[in-house]
Amino acid sequence: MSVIAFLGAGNMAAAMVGGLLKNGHAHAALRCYTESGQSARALSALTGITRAESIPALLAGADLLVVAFKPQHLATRDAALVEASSGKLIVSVMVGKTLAQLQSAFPHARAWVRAMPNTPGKIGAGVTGWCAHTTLADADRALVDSLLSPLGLALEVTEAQINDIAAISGSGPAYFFEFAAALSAAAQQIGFEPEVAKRLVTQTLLGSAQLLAQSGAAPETLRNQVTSPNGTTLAGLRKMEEARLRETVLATVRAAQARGLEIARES
Ligand SMILES: NC(=O)C1=CN([C@@H]2O[C@H](COP(=O)(O)OP(=O)(O)OC[C@H]3O[C@@H](n4cnc5c(N)ncnc54)[C@H](O)[C@@H]3O)[C@@H](O)[C@H]2O)C=CC1
Ligand SMILES: O=C(O)[C@@H]1CCC=N1
Repeated sequence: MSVIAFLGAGNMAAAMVGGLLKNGHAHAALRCYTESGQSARALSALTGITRAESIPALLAGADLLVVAFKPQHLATRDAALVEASSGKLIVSVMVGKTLAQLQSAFPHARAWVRAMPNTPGKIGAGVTGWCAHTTLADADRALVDSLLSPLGLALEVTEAQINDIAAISGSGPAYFFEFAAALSAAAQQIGFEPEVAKRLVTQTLLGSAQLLAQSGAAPETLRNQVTSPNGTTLAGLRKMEEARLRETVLATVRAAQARGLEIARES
């Protein structure tokens, strides 16, 4: 069984470790490392995987290195990574950082992959876009698949699309959670207890997502099925139109896209 090493032990590393374990990957074949050791200790305690005490210990005998720290950490990475990652497959989930930047940071690796998952991957309901610097060997493709498919849908895309995927589905859960928080706050404003507001909003979001996925209908069609002529929904939707919701959403995506490109330029 391939030994998989995680550099970083936060949200995304925990999601991938959880998925691998659920799919039968052995605890002993998974390791994590962080600089301070704090979150690696917590992930190790939670999942039973090994916490490595150093970069060489993390990578000795490992086949795959998952780079799951923040893009800003790439500039201050441990110099030991150059030698320790020699011959390994690299999969980075860092937003913004390009395949060329990965090749320069891990110059002796055998292959480089850039992936963009999202947090619903924690429950196997995510979507991940990924690309490699070149066509992967079959064994490496299988290894990438074993890492990403437990998170949900995995799509191979071009590198040019990765930053756009980050702006849509990478950041997307935060957009929907912000909307859920706003609807929940409004429910409380009109008199619901917080717990009731949360249940109303959560079930509405879940049901709407399931209906969208299962019906195959366009969101506008499903919206229209809710919207009676001169009814309550129309009155509400008019406020969204007045507030230019669609322009705000487009500006949101463009800002995320631009920030991804900016991160690529930051050292
Ligand atoms: N959270 C999200 O929704 C998504 C995050 N990503 C990417 O995943 C990466 C990780 O994000 P999260 O897991 O959310 O962050 P996080 O803050 O939860 O975890 C970051 C981890 O990196 C560790 N770390 C910090 N400095 C380090 C160093 N020098 N060496 C080793 N480890 C170090 C921290 O201790 C922590 O365990 C980021 O690059 C982000 O762009 C990608 C898609 C979605
Ligand atoms: O906000 C971020 O930078 C990361 C990338 C996509 C989702 N979270």
